[in-house]
Amino acid sequence: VSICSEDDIRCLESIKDSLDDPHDRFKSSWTFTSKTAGFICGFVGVECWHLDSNEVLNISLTNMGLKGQFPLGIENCLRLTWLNLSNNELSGPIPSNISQILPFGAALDLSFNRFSGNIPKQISNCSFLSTLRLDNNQLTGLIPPELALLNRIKKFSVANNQLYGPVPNFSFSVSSYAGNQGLCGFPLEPCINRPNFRDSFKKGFVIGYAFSIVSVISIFMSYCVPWVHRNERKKQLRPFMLNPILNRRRNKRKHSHQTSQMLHLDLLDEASRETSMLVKLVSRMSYTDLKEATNDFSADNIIGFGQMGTTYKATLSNGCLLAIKRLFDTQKFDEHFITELKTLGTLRHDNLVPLLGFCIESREKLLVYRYMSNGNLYNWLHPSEEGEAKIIEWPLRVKIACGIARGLVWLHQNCNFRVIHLDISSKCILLDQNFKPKISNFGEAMLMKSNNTDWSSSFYMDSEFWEMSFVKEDVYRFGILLLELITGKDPSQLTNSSNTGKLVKIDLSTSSNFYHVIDKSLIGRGFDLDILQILKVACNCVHPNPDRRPAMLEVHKTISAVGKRYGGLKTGSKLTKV
Ligand SMILES: Nc1ncnc2c1ncn2[C@@H]1O[C@H](COP(=O)(O)OP(=O)(O)OP(=O)(O)O)[C@@H](O)[C@H]1O
Repeated sequence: VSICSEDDIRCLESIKDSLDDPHDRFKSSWTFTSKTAGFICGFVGVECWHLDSNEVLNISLTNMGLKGQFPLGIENCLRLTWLNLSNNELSGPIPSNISQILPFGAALDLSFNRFSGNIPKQISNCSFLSTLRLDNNQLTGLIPPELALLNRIKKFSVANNQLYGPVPNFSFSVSSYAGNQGLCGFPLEPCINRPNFRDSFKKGFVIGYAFSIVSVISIFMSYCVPWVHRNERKKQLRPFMLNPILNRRRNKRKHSHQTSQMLHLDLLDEASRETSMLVKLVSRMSYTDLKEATNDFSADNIIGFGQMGTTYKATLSNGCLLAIKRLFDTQKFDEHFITELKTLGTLRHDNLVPLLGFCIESREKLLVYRYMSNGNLYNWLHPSEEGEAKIIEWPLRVKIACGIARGLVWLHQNCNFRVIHLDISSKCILLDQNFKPKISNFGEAMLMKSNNTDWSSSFYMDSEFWEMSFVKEDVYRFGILLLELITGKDPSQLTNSSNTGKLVKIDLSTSSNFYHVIDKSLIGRGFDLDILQILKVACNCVHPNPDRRPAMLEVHKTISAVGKRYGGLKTGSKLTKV
């Protein structure tokens, strides 16, 4: 029995001593006579880190009719992460040194008891807390504003107590605070004019918001109202603009190949021929090596599925990590494969995902990229419910936007060639280990070389037509991405014409709906004016008239000026777990 587990045993002994268990729901199972390895792991309500060691992970003594005070001996359960004493008849105060008692606590549930007194502000030092439930007790006084420092908090409730004053500055719904007569502040009624609201900082905060709301409304009025009709206009404009070029690409293939099988073989031939020009930049890799690096394309190594194929994580024998996109064996995607090779294969920039190699063997077509350990931006902005959500704070969002804009400026304005991506979205922005954004998915891209005819998919065309038809399409898509970063809304909500209309109408109808426009996690963190400035840029980018959209150079200049205010960002320093 290690020193650590002796502490844990002492912890459980003292809990047993300090609680009254009138219905014998747990006490009879907690016998300390034989102190063998893991003997406490069979106790009712106790979960261990490992079944053969006496180290307590979780304690859940809920709905047992327990009486007594908060069991202070819990302090000796040194690695306890989850404490649930809900639905009992426990009373007395929540200990003020709660952060010493539960230093690694991820969840504390004391709901439905009779705890009284104030909520200790030291709870804010329990920095791992993601769940804090103190609802349905007899707690009184102010909610300590320091609770807003709990930056991993995901579930929070103090409902049905006797609390008053401003609620902490974090985003939970009204139900978290319901049943307390005197609480105020977003999302409840504003605190202005309430006797308990004496904090002048908070007054300033509210006034600042009022100012921001007015500004947001004027910006939406002046920049975004035409955006409501944008999609209808885009539908009319886009075929006219894109078709001549796209049809040229398609017709060229159609006329030269009679059957689809021939098309397939020809494209692969073409790829083989033309990619031989790329071998200096992009290595041709052997199928056997890639198969080995992915453990025979094992399901365990799948990173995700796209429309074109499945992407695998691969580890080379030297430890180097790769992402391998294995395209579905369909002719439809051959063109995507070749375009990706021709564009991304020739391009090297800090904000583009490096395409390291490719493989064409028999019917297998594989594209090999450097592995981006933080996945795609979309998944960070819209985490799945089950997964652990993390918020990207505003300064990091600006840095990401700035990096993408920088990459697009380079693509649009490079002197040797001009590239348009045509498919910019948060899903194609990959994030490396330092959250540096890398543009990926060049399968729709077009490359124009002004005086070069070597490339069958590069074009020479009137530069104004190129600019208005294609470059400004990238600017539009970047604008949607900026709106996604600001609002946290899914791009489908931003580009669907009916929803877009709804969004703008809601924003203009009542000022309090300001909070629905800006991503909740960004509100009240001191960046309101910067958010407004970037919002203005976003609205310019999605202007229905392509002429009125700015060039990416201008967009990048504004965003980088905002980004400079935040200085250098260290890895992960601007992430908040929730
Ligand atoms: N280099 C990479 N490093 C890490 N993850 C990657 C890399 N390339 C792609 N991924 C991830 O693999 C998954 C599949 O990517 P893929 O590009 O095939 O699909 P997608 O981004 O959903 O686009 P589409 O459906 O338009 O093909 C995505 O989650 C993507 O973020």
